Amino acid sequence: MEMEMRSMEDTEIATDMTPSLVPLTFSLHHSNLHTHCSSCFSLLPLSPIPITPFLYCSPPCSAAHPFLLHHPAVSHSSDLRAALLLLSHHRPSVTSSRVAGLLSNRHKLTCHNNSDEDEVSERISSGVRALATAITELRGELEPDDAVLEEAECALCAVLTNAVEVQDKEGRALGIAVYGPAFSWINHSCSPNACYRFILSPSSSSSSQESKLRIAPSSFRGSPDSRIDSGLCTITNHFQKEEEEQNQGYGPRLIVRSIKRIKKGQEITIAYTDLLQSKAMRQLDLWSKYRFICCCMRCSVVPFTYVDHALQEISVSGCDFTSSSSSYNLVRDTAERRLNDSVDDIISEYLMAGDPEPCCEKLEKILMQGLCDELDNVEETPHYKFMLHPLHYLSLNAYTTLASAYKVRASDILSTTSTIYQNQLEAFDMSRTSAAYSLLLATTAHHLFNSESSLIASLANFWTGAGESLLYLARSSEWSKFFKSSLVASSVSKVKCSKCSLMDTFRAYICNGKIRNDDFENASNEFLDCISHDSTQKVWSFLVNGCRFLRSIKDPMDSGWLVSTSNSRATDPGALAKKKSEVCYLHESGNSIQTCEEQTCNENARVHIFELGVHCLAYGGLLAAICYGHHSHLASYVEQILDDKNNLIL
Ligand SMILES: C[S@@+](CC[C@H](N)C(=O)[O-])C[C@H]1O[C@@H](n2cnc3c(N)ncnc32)[C@H](O)[C@@H]1O
Repeated sequence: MEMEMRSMEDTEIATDMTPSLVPLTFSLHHSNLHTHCSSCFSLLPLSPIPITPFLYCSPPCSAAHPFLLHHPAVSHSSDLRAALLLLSHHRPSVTSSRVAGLLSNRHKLTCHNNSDEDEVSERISSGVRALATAITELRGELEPDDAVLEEAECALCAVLTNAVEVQDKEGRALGIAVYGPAFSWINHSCSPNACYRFILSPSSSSSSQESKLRIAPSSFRGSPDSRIDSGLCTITNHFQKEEEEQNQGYGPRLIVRSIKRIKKGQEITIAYTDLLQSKAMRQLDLWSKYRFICCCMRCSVVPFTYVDHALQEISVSGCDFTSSSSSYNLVRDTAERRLNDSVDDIISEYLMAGDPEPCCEKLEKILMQGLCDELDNVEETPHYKFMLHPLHYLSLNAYTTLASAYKVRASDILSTTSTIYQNQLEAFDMSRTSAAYSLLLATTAHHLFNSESSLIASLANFWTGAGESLLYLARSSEWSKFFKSSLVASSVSKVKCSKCSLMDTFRAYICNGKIRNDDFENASNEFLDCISHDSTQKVWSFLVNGCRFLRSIKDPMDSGWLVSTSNSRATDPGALAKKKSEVCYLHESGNSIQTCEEQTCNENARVHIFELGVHCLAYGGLLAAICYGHHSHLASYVEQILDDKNNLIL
């Protein structure tokens, strides 16, 4: 029997669907054991409480956490430590497919048909052996017998199937946690209607403002298509009572929240994978971790949704394919693989070696020129050229990496030779290129969000990031040196816009915690209108001045350059191939915009960058409050920046 969760009532967007839930088991990643509390995952105070080998932030946390169960055989892995802790409360029945109500999925996870699956199942068997050794020794027995091995396998597979990665406020992975059925019975969708957030603090008491449980289980047999129960389970009351009792413990807590309007009885779904990947990548990820093929609406629709088409669109030029050409799919698949490997290699090399300059050069080269003549394993290959669409998921990854790499380059230059004029100028250029990439990421992702609203959580981060980079740039002390800026604080310290009510909507929401779908839509439309027709055009040519790739984009808010070649549902590969052979996306020389004379882009550019930054930040904050709550870290962080006059004085 498969379980799923449904809404018990009609629910608006941005509603907490559960109170804060306490995990059944959890464990920090090894690298965080010395910096974070092993019980609640909060950052450790200066004098933590040590109970070898773990550290705790407070006496209640050290008392609550039964980590006396530790064993060296499981010390290297958070999954194994979490499985050991799970076993201390719940002895699985080897005849059941569930542990503490949670699906173990062990038959699927340990079955293997190819080398990738071999690798997963080999990792599980070596984990099971280590876990069984720990269990046996902790119980004072000599050798793990078959029953212990089975117990270990059930527990480890239940952890792998149900664990979520716990992240801190900045999105860094801290460890893993497994929650009870109220969360773990929620299935995946690539167009989910809910998301979740964590609360990391030592307190175990729930606040009086917490939501009630608005979701209840429902069951079906076999595939989701063969539902036997269209209503909510009769076990609802019992389930609610059990959940309430269970939520008295410790550990990083979690709250589920709606990101769409949800009707009573509708299934609640969350994302188990990154929604900004192509369908093939999502399917691969879900299969390798959970062994299921996603059949959600977004994955099932034929032809692909606009978003899925755009996320994987590449152009193949220099050849004359016809719709019946069998070579087309082969060339396209190979090109996709090559582009994927190239971008992955460049980003991995940057992350390992930490040198941002070659990373910027190589990524921009791929974005501008694509890959040429690299299909050496395809026979009769003339001069092919493969270009990523600007909405391709690899392009989005490249913008993210480039925004960060240019920022690092700016701070590297300033940290070594900050007094030399030429270097200051160079650092300033890097900061504006970084801001331009952040803005590009937000506008391109927004284009996709218009067709797929579940991308809202990514969008919250992208707009906030763009706002931060633009404000950082506007506040840079280099302006006065290079552009003889004489701005006074009063000219820019007003964050309120006379043309849109975004700021009012954001502040009202932060204050009373209530927003209706219509208010959100109005705020979005006004924000886009305001920045499309005004700020972005005024600053873009200035921001992109130092970067050849960015200069080829006329206006990042103009969806004309973004629209995927499959504007409609006409995705016949042959027709598309023909069309594609003529498409070179945006990087034609005729597309280049007039570059901006730096001397003329002085004070006005600075004010416009400031105003655009404030808009992006407020919009990112609004989206964050919708996804994570009006008191969430990201929403409060944005509020703090907008409230702090010091941040707003240039
Ligand atoms: C965390 S559990 C979700 C609850 C689960 N349905 C149950 O019965 O307990 C994760 C497992 O649910 C199943 N699952 C989740 N989302 C699914 C989906 N969209 N399609 C098919 N199976 C899914 C997979 O077996 C996956 O390993």
